Amino acid sequence: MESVERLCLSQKLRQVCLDTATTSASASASTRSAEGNVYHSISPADGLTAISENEVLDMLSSQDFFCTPDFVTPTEQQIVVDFDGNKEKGNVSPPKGLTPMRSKRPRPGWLSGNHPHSELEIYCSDLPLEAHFSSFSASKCEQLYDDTASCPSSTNARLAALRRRALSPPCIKNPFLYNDPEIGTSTNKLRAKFQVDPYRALGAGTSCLSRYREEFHEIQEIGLGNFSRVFKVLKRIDGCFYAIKRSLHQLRQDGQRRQAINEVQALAAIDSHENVVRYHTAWFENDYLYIQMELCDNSLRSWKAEAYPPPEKSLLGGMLQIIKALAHIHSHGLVHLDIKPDNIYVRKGIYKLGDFGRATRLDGSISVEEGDSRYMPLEILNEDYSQLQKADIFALGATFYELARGSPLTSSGTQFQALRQGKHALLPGFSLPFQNLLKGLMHPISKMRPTAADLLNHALFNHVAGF
Ligand SMILES: Nc1ncnc2c1ncn2[C@@H]1O[C@H](COP(=O)(O)OP(=O)(O)OP(=O)(O)O)[C@@H](O)[C@H]1O
Repeated sequence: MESVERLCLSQKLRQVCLDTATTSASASASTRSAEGNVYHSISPADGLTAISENEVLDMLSSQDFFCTPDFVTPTEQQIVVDFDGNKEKGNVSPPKGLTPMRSKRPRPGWLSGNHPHSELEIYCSDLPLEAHFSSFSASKCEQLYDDTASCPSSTNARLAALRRRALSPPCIKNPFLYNDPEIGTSTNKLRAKFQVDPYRALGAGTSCLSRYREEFHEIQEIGLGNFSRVFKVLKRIDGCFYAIKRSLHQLRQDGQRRQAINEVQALAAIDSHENVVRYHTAWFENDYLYIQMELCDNSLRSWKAEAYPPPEKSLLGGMLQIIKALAHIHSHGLVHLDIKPDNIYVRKGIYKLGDFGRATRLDGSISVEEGDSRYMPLEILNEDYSQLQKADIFALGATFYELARGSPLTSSGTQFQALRQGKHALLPGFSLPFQNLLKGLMHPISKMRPTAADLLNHALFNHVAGF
């Protein structure tokens, strides 16, 4: 009888994955015994009736269809087969001779093709469900579900991950977006893969345990920092691209989590601004922090490599936009403390300040974590935090000095010291007023540096586009 149940479950699975409405399987009812074990009753009398798509979705969402913790490794789990069609058999001892339900860990080599693996074991492998059917190759599955990094190691979590992989909803095309052919292509491709009405599937209530997988389709990794990976994703329900920043490591300790959500809290605290990367939402999942943000094209780090020397006017235009961002966040009583080319992004020609991981409050009520030392003024390195907003101004000057110079700043040595003593090498091809502006931004005495609000009225910016 065990093979009968295996066959039934297998058929249900085929129906979902391959969307074949004609094949069918008998429905199983499950009951829970006093000891907490789950028994499945199969009634041959149910016959091979077709299961509707909604039923299948419900079934896939239910604990009973997949391997639940108590279904996987029960101490004395038995299958109860009810030939009478009764569904209340939970307290009945299993008939003698029936094999206990096995733990559904895959055996070594079970997917080798030569191995006659059982259908039940299919559900509990580390691979997506589709991998087990001939119409889906392993590489196709990898394309669909390539987030193995977040796949947890414990059995229960692996099973949860398996369940969520089974029903990632499709992406809805946003009809309000007229001119982004890439979005159109992505949503159409996904729709073809799922072969179901995307609106219906979205509304099916999948109970997926991965919010990331349920709400987003991952396109590609677009950035790697010291603490995070950043992915370009397509949000399934609105059909728009976003950037999702995921912590590099699992954050299991309170302190780690507190530090990680610093960025989220800072971004959420400031009103949206054209020159600040827009924050949408954040959540923890499997101990990783996910932050959904506006997707930008690239950072100034890559821009610098592409075109040297940049025209002074472009640098001034970019600087002005970041000054506007700084004036905005400083007016909210926040400081960024990690301004550098890597953290200035460009989207459709608009410069945006991002990575608020080290943001803190101007009043010093939140502890200070210094940013990249190459862009930090001496007073911060000496732990004098009395003029934090001027640290941002120094970092702004150092960032644009580096961009104008075309070579990376160092974190020690004579050049590092000279810059903090106000001794700047000349920048060939750049006007004296521009070079003096940079010198003023990097003045060794913090009080002598202008504020962001002062800079907005600087004469050099009068002729910059967008001022
Ligand atoms: N919203 C975005 N749009 C496009 N690319 C982004 C976005 N956010 C981050 N990136 C890319 O991902 C990279 C890493 O992101 P980020 O600097 O925020 O990570 P981090 O781990 O906090 O970095 P750091 O090492 O500077 O602390 C960035 O340099 C940038 O190239």
